[in-house]
Parts: sequence; C-alpha cells; structure tokens
Amino acid sequence: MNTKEAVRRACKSVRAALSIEDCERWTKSLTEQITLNPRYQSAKTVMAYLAMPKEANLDGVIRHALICGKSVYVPVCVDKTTMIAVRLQSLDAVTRGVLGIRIPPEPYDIIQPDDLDLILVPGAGFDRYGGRMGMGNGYYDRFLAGLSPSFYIGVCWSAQLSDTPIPMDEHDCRVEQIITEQGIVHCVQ
Ligand SMILES: Nc1nc2c(c(=O)[nH]1)N(C=O)[C@@H](CNc1ccc(C(=O)N[C@@H](CCC(=O)O)C(=O)O)cc1)CN2
Ligand SMILES: Nc1ncnc2c1ncn2[C@@H]1O[C@H](COP(=O)(O)OP(=O)(O)OP(=O)(O)O)[C@@H](O)[C@H]1O
Repeated sequence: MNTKEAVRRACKSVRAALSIEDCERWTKSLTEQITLNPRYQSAKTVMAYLAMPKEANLDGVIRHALICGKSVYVPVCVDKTTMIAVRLQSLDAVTRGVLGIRIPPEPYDIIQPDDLDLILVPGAGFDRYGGRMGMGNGYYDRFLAGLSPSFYIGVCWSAQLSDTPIPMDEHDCRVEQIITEQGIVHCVQ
C-alpha cells in the first residue's frame, strides 16, 4: 500500500472510532460555527453534502439554509470519476445513492461549480496546511479544479485535523480555511 492509501485508511479509522454521541453533540456546535460565518451568511447558493455516519454533519446547516431561502446543492456521483451538484429542496425528500449516501430525487436541477457562492468540502482528514484527504475517487478534486479556493471551505471534526502534512498529489486541491465544531482554522500556506 502506498503512503496516501495508508494515510487514507488511518483517517477513516479515526472517524470510525468516534462515538455517535460525540458526533451528535459536535453537530450542534458545527451548525453554529457555519451559520455564523460571514461567508456562509452572504452566500445565496451553497453546496453542502449529505453526511455519512460519523462524518461532520451538515444537516442543521442545510435546514438553516433552506429556511433562509438560500439555494442548497449536494453532490451526486454519476460515474466513477464525475460528481455533479444537484439542488436539494428538502432534507425529507431524499433517496440513497450507490454508496448509501443520501441524494436528491430525480429530476436533477444541476448547477455548474462556478455558479456556486460557497462549497463546503468534506474530508476523511485535513492538515493545518490545507491538505485534504478525500474518499479516494478524486470527485472533489475534479469538481473544484479551476475554482478559486476562496469559494470553498473544508469541513471536518477537530479530531480529524492533523499537524502532520497529508500527502498531496499535484491535482489535489488545498483549502484555505477549515471549519470544525471548534471554529474556523486559517490554514498555514
Ligand atoms: N457525505 C459525503 N458525500 C460525498 C462525498 C463525501 O466524502 N461525503 N464524496 C467525496 O468524494 C463523494 C462520494 N465519494 C465516496 C467515495 C467512496 C466511498 C466509499 O465508502 N467507498 C468504500 C468502497 C467503495 C464501495 O463501497 O463501493 C470504502 O471506502 O470502503 C464513499 C464516498 C460525493 N458525495
Ligand atoms: N483533477 C483531476 N484530474 C484527473 N484525475 C484526477 C483529478 N483529481 C484526482 N484525480 C484522480 O482521482 C484518483 C483519486 O484521487 P485522490 O486520492 O486525490 O482522491 P480524493 O481527493 O481522496 O477523493 P474525493 O475527492 O473523491 O474525496 C487518483 O487516481 C487521481 O489521479
């Protein structure tokens, strides 16, 4: 196994070891941290994601955004490499995608990446230098390619933030900021 895959495994096991109770508690603080963030507040179109178990959960943020009248988009993987952003009208009207991740029902209302005001990017782990470890298909790296980093923010639990640099390839997108349940982290460039 190469280094990147070993680090990905380690990140995934850190997440798997988190308790459901902690994740539920942290979700409340994470929701507060994001909804109070000026970049979130000024965004009219927001791309979030529908969290997997124990992943930093954005359901509260999505509910808040929908109530505020923002347009909310979430990822849908259409093949092994391509991910699109699809409008989500309600958290109650979702179905399950191939990996068991919640997705909006069809027909899809799709937005292009550069029409989004803010993209909240999930990660199995992040480092303090903006390095991101994803789930391994390169979906977000392809989706974010060409966008200015000022349009996206990493999201994870503080337990998933590491001081040790995550191995990064040339195509891997770095984030400038990461939001955790403890607040915003301005990455060291
Ligand atoms: N909530 C959420 N949605 C997301 C992502 C994410 O990280 N979080 N993605 C971020 O890219 C995309 C989905 N990418 C994923 C890639 C692999 C696996 C996964 O669980 N793979 C299995 C093995 C594959 C399988 O079961 O067929 C594994 O790792 O064990 C999950 C999501 C789009 N949607
Ligand atoms: N912009 C890109 N163009 C072409 N191939 C890419 C691009 N980004 C990633 N890939 C390819 O996708 C595969 C997975 O990349 P990587 O390990 O960086 O995924 P990841 O960022 O962890 O996953 P994800 O973004 O899905 O959460 C690699 O084979 C990589 O070469």
